[in-house]
Amino acid sequence: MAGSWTLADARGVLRSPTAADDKYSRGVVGFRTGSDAYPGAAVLGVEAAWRAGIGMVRYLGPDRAAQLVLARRPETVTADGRVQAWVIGSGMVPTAPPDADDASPGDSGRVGPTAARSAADTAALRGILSGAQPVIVDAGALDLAVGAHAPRIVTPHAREHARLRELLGLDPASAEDDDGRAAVAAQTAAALGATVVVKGAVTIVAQPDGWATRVTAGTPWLATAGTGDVLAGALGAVVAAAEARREAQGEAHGLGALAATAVWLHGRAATLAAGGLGAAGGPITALDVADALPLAVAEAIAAE
Ligand SMILES: NC(=O)C1=CN([C@@H]2O[C@H](COP(=O)(O)OP(=O)(O)OC[C@H]3O[C@@H](n4cnc5c(N)ncnc54)[C@H](O)[C@@H]3O)[C@@H](O)[C@H]2O)[C@@H](O)CC1
Ligand SMILES: Nc1ncnc2c1ncn2[C@@H]1O[C@H](COP(=O)(O)OP(=O)(O)O)[C@@H](O)[C@H]1O
Repeated sequence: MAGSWTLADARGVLRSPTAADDKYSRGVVGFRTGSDAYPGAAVLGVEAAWRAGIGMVRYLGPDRAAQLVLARRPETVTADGRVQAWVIGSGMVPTAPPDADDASPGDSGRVGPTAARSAADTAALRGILSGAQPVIVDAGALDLAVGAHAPRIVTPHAREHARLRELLGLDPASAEDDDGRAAVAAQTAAALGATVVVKGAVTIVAQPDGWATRVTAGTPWLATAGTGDVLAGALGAVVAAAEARREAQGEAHGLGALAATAVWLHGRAATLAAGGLGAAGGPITALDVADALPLAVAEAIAAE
């Protein structure tokens, strides 16, 4: 496996805006995330995309989530339109169990229908996954990545990775060391035909062609709710910006390099946020990670 993704690697992917840029040339990222049960995931992803340095964010989701997104970020556009990359699935759950009622998730470990994807949600997500734009597929949309055709980056944590492998007919192989995890992730990527980001203390990024890298820029302080939703937003921003540059200038990067760069920014942002609290770091929230993304981006592009 390639070594760890570094600041120099991230620098090779990120670009400063120029005098020739406008909001569209810097990229537009679209979100179909959040649910009535998890509206916060929508806010976190959108916040991260803005803070990672994108030209425009479109949010299309449930009314309550949209209101919360606008309350946090009135810059966000809630009308449909052209995008260069999508983020889907954060804050959604694939389906409700047959006995689901209106109970909130967590009452008994069950998932109520307000968290579960509706038939209309599923149709909209399938439409996005049959398009040409790259799609970041998170949490409650991971099952739909199987058999889809859009260029995809899927973002499972360990348990979601095992479930994805089950859907692909692969054994639930688990590995302790990073080389083993990378080999398993590469197998998943090949079977899925998509780039796989397996989240954890060390995050593995694997492409279908066998290329893989690890990202160690984070901190254990990242183990807190919602940081995965922030990562999905950062991924959307990095991929949409790169796709806009590819359309305008023909400059192309593989989805693995783009994904590893976003994971690096996310980990570095967390390390900066936690490190600002003292030598041993200190507690951070998901929004703190999003808030520190501009510092991580600035650090990466400083020596362009
Ligand atoms: N503020 C919000 O709206 C938040 C919404 N979230 C959303 O909540 C939904 C469910 O997320 P989860 O999968 O975390 O569901 P749960 O927290 O319900 O966890 C489901 C199962 O996955 C396991 N699991 C959770 N995280 C893991 C990890 N990092 N590694 C290994 N196993 C892990 C748990 O032990 C549990 O057995 C997703 O749609 C997610 O986007 C979460 O991101 C938390 C914050
Ligand atoms: N011990 C850890 N050390 C470093 N990073 C971690 C650790 N645990 C989790 N993370 C990171 O935190 C994020 C958690 O994402 P996820 O599991 O999707 O949580 P959530 O669903 O609450 O957003 C991922 O980016 C993961 O790599």
